[in-house]
Amino acid sequence: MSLTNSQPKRIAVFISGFGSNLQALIDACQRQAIDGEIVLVASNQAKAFGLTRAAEAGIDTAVVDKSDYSDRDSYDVALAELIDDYTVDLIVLAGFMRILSPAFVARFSGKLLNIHPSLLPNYPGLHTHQRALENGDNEHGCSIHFVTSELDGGPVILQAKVPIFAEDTVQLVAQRVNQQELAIYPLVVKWFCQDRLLMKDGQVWLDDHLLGPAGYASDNS
Ligand SMILES: Nc1nc2c(c(=O)[nH]1)N[C@@H](CN(C=O)c1ccc(C(=O)N[C@@H](CCC(=O)O)C(=O)O)cc1)CN2
Ligand SMILES: NCC(=O)N[C@@H]1O[C@H](COP(=O)([O-])[O-])[C@@H](O)[C@H]1O
Repeated sequence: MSLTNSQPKRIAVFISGFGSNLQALIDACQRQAIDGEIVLVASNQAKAFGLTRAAEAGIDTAVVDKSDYSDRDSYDVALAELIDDYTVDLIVLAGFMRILSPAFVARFSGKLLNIHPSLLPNYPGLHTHQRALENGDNEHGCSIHFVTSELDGGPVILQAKVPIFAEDTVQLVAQRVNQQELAIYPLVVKWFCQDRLLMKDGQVWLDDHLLGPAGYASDNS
């Protein structure tokens, strides 16, 4: 049911693993906190537990296995055709561990979101918690951004901060960050489904507010 007089936004979620962020989005849609419907969950990993979460929620799933494609571009063409089949309004990357080609990003520009486990622009790429610990950082967090061809370089929408304590391990930091991820991703997806969120000329607008480089920073430390 739509909370507005418009049709709910049709959302595709790309995953590669456990799917805790996916589950938070499924739950938010089911309690109608988001005016959207997850119509497809796609993964590059057949064993991703997130696929089980989607199936249990009655959501269509698909596995796009890189071994079936000769290169990144042909893989992404298959991904795009899948998206087109579902007439998707928003693509949410939630632990999706593949770099998307410039052609794919251009085709879906402005309706591609990603959550990254660091306070961008710090630590783009992989192993962010380990890098923050090794650098002796006393704060860390997660960032939600529009996806561009620059890996984890897209304009930031919202960040959440967490403290790092002296005896922290990677696992403890990952858990602390993940708690914040599960809190903020549904909020950003809700904003998008309300047509309040826009990427224009590489900048992010929320309603008529131009967000700064760190997005709409929220201090959750
Ligand atoms: N064009 C873009 N693609 C993706 C972005 C992006 O900002 N622009 N964000 C990533 C998500 N991500 C971190 O948040 C990320 C995912 C994957 C990798 C990576 O190095 N992947 C390797 C394979 C790694 C593996 O299989 O374990 C690869 O694709 O060659 C880095 C960062 C999603 N895509
Ligand atoms: N570079 C992308 C990346 O590392 N994303 C991270 O993968 C995890 C997925 O967890 P989930 O499968 O439980 O949602 C999340 O912590 C997300 O920030």
